[in-house]
Formats: sequence, structure tokens, C-alpha cells
Amino acid sequence: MRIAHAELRWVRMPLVAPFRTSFGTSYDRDTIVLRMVTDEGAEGWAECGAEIDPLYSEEWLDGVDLVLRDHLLPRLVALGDEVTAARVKPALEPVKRHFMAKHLLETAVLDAELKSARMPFATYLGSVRERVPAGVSVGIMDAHADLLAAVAGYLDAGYVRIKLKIEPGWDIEPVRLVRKEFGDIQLQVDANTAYTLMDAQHLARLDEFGLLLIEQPLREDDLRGHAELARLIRTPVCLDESITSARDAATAIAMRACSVINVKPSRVGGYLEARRIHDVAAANGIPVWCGGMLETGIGRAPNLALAALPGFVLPGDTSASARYYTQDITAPFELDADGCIAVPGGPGIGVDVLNEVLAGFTDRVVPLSV
Ligand SMILES: O=C(O)CCC(=O)N[C@@H](C(=O)O)c1ccccc1
Repeated sequence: MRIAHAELRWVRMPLVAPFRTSFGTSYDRDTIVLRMVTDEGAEGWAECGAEIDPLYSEEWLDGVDLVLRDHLLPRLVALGDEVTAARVKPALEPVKRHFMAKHLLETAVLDAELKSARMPFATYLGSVRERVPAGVSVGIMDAHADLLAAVAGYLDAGYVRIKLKIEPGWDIEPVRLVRKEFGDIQLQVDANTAYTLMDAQHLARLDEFGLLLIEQPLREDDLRGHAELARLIRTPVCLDESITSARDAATAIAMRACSVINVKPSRVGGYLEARRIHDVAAANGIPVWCGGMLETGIGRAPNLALAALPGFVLPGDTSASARYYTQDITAPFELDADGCIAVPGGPGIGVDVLNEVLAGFTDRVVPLSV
């Protein structure tokens, strides 16, 4: 197929509550949505996982906009009529890294291609479940009482797993209080690289709480440190920022730097690489789960399809739309009575974009030359 039209939409959506991590606090969700139309009239959508500032990873929205327009899209357009999702990664290979920008293009092409084929993401990726259990991510709070109230609310809503953001000064005590208040719920923590190997003895104090995992305790480029830490603590080490490809996953597993992997399609360049990571992990007996980047329904829908693959055996950060937004730009995703969310069954990402709602949250539209 050929790309006949493409545009970037800069979107800003208010969050229902501030979301604080070890690298900052978000009050709104700024993102870029890519809309693509093929010569066959198929519309492909994708949502960027990058942040407004390069604090989660080295990518950020302005950088994605620029590298996509000037370096990535021209390479894709050069494929002419031969554009397919499988050809995106090879065509963009000469550009180093920029995985979140590459994910945007590959996902929009895949959405358009699957819509033309009338095939859902779930079928194409190899999903084996119709619904997936929903976990929820709980930010760092100002007070313990606020944390306990938030966790109580999410448990009442039906979430089957709680993830607490931690950082030095907000770790042992919050976890102890949540364990004491709510018993043996499925509980894990996410440090977003906030610690160093010198904190190993301190982090070992989390072992008594029977956590599912500790996510990305050390710097994203410190596989050796994670392998050493994994020998010093009992809580399973999960990697997020460190894993940007199936090769990274194979290396981290071989080095015993992790025993769980958080898979995020936007971090690794798209759903095809996300599936490769799933396959490498499965081949090594390593469980994976689907991470989140506060996606709207445009990103949440294909993430749910990915989370339904066989190796995704831990609840992911695939929360309901209402976790972050009062109004989503697709029909809202909601938990069922079992704390699960249905995997979209329509062609492509399987959800329709609410164009008027999207227009209301759109700051500007950047037409792309194709
Ligand atoms: O539920 C969600 O979509 C967010 C889950 C979450 O905590 N994401 C974290 C992370 O490090 O995994 C994050 C938050 C904000 C920005 C980047 C990443």
C-alpha cells in the first residue's frame, strides 16, 4: 500500500489527578497522535509514548515530531506502493534508536494494513485471551493517608494488581502500610531508575513484603548493576527502561539482570518488536507484562491485544480509561466484574477515534509531506 496522507496531532488531555513518579509530576497528558491514510482509503492511527520532556527516556515529543518529519517518514514514503508494517523497521534502520518515533509510524501502518485486511490486532499478534486482568499504577503521594485512600479506591474498582511508584524517602514505609492495610493483594513497586547499587541493603528491606517485583530500580544502562542487585535481594527484578529491543531482552536474561520484563511497544519501536521480546522471554521462561504510558484509547486498545499473548502472565498497566481521563478519545475502556478489560475485536486497533472529542483536545495539526 502507499501512504496517501499523514498528519501529526498535538494533543493535551487533563488528568483526573496529578501523577507523580520519581522523575516528575504530570498534571496533563501531552502526546502526539499520528493519523495516516493509505491509497486504498484505510485510516491508520497511533499514539506516541514519549513525554513532553526527556525524563523517562532520551526521547521527548518535540524530538519525535522533528525526527519523524525529517528523517523517518521520508524513508517510509520512499517505499512507494510497497509500504507494509513488516517493512517499516528495515526502512527506518539507518536512523539510530528513536524507538518511540518509529513505533508511531509502524503502528499507524499496521493499523491501516490490518483494517484493509479486516483483521484485529489481537488476531495478527497471536492473542489467546478475550479479556485481560487490569493492574493499576499509583503515583507518589504527599501523605500516607492519600496513598491508602487511592489504593482502597482502586481495589474497590476491581483492579487485580497494585503498582506503587517509589523513590528514596518514599518506599519501605508506604509499602509496609499498604501491605498492613490491604493484606496479600498482588503488589509491586516501580522505581524508574531512582536507586543505585549502594541502596541494595535498603532495597532488601522490601523482601519481607512478598512483592511480585521491583521495576527498574537502577539506571537504564546498568545491566551489570541489576544483575548484582538481583543477587542481593529476593524481590524479583523487572526491567522497563533498560529493554529497548529483543536483543536487549536476550542480553538482560543471559546476564540474569532481570527475571521479569515490562513490555511497552512505544519504548521498543512498535508491536512487532514487542512480540519479539515476548517470544525471547517465553523461550527463556521469563514472564512479561504490558506496561503503560498513560495512553488514551488509541494506544490502550492495541496494548490490550498485546497483553493477551500467552507469555503476558502478569497483570499489566492496562487500566481503565477513567484511571487517567474523564473523557477518552475513544469509547472508554472499563473493568468488568472480574477486574478484566475486554480485548478490542474490531479490525486494526479495533476502536473508533471520537473525532470531535479529539479535535477538542488538539492543540495543533501538523500536516506531513508524503
Ligand atoms: O497506567 C499507565 O499507563 C502508566 C503506568 C506507569 O506507571 N507508567 C510509568 C512507567 O514508568 O512505567 C510512566 C509514567 C509516566 C511516564 C512514563 C512512564
